[in-house]
Amino acid sequence: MVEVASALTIAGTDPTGGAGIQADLKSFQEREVYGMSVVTSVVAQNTLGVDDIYNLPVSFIEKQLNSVFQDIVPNAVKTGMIATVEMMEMVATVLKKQSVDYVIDPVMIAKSGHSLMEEPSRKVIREVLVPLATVVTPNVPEAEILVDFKITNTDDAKRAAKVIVTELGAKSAVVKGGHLMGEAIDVLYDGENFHYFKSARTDTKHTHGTGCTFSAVITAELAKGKSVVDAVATGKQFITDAIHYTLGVGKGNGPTNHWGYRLKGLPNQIRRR
Ligand SMILES: Nc1ncnc2c1ncn2[C@@H]1O[C@H](COP(=O)(O)OP(=O)(O)O)[C@@H](O)[C@H]1O
Ligand SMILES: Cc1ncc(COP(=O)(O)OP(=O)(O)O)c(N)n1
Repeated sequence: MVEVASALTIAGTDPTGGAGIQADLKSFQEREVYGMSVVTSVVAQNTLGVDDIYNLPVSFIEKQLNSVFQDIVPNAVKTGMIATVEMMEMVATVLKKQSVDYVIDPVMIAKSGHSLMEEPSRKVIREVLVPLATVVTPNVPEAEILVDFKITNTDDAKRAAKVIVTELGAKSAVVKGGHLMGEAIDVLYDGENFHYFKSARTDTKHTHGTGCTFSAVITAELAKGKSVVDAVATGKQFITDAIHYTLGVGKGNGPTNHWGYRLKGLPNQIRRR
């Protein structure tokens, strides 16, 4: 017998497929989890940057959520781009009625520098969504906004992960090290212990959507019933291979390769057709 787990992403779009909902669904599929999606914002973006953002009316996002929860209740949920305070409050109200694992990727600013979350929402997410989370997965700039101090090394990241749990109320937090120097070290605090997930840093500009993919894999693994530590370990391995076996598509900062893990051990000889 084959068991099927399902996961839902509540996030914005990337028509070029590297980040947002598109990256999440590719990740769910690769981890053999049935993927579902609720769109919050339609984003005109590509590997060169963000051109424009259209926020869907909150009432319509709510309708999409109702469509999902009335039919297929997911085993785990992730949120990515939730641009406004009103969206956050509605999502919190819906999720409070469910008992599912919940991963927050607190997407604030794209690597291209464009804002994906309105300014007031950056503080509000701490009170409204973070306390509901099984895992929060901020990058360094996002963690700095959540905890209100600078993060320049792994010790600071450790302190931030602990504050997100002990002061902001998440069950666990992993502060990603993609924006620091040296090895790419992600620090997880699970409420009791710290765990470190390390990889060599790949010298590449093609890291568009790394955070989306990493958090989507964690969501998929939680949906299958894995522990937070195992889910983060799988997320880290998956994103390391996805970055290493880069596809090199796009004129700017390209996406990662969601089937990179299948090439493990092979020489990196991908050439675009
Ligand atoms: N150049 C790199 N080489 C290897 N791993 C990386 C690199 N850049 C990011 N990562 C990893 O990718 C994941 C996403 O990290 P990060 O880039 O910090 O997030 P975001 O995409 O949200 O800004 C983390 O697991 C991080 O360690
Ligand atoms: C719709 C949407 N959501 C999230 C992001 C940010 O993705 P991230 O994984 O943080 O990587 P970058 O795109 O910032 O490189 C996004 N761009 N779009």
